[in-house]
Amino acid sequence: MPITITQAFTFEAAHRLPHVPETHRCRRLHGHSYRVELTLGGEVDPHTGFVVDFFDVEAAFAPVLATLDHHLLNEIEGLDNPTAENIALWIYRKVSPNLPPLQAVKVFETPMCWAEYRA
Ligand SMILES: Nc1nc2c(c(=O)[nH]1)N=C([C@H](O)[C@H](O)COP(=O)(O)OP(=O)(O)OP(=O)(O)O)CN2
Ligand SMILES: [Zn+2]
Repeated sequence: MPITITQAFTFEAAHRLPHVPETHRCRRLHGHSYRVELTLGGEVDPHTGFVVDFFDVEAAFAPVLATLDHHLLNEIEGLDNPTAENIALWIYRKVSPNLPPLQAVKVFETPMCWAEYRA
């Protein structure tokens, strides 16, 4: 029976949104405490009881997290317009080759606002 697992991570970063109107406050440089949720799906291994070991998810995401944490997101290749939507898609593209059961990436800018990319 297929089941999903989700692991959450946080990072701090600055950004500005270059394509919003000049009067929009998010055009100015500001920061967020981002939360990322990675959801993976698959069959439960009958021996381990895991879909994927959370430690393996952590290891696969670590280099991507290091690229984001305490950086200006606009300076990262592919993130010149770092909306929550674009960050979610960017993370999926970076992580999924090393973590094929990845099904969805959620990026929270605040506890109340997030974007989700589902493969
Ligand atoms: N669809 C999207 N809309 C907006 C995005 C986005 O990524 N996708 N991003 C922003 C800005 O990044 C903005 O900084 C949002 O954060 P913030 O102003 O901090 O959020 P709140 O308005 O909820 O915070 P309060 O200060 O508590 O009101 C805007 N839109
Ligand atoms: Zn913002």
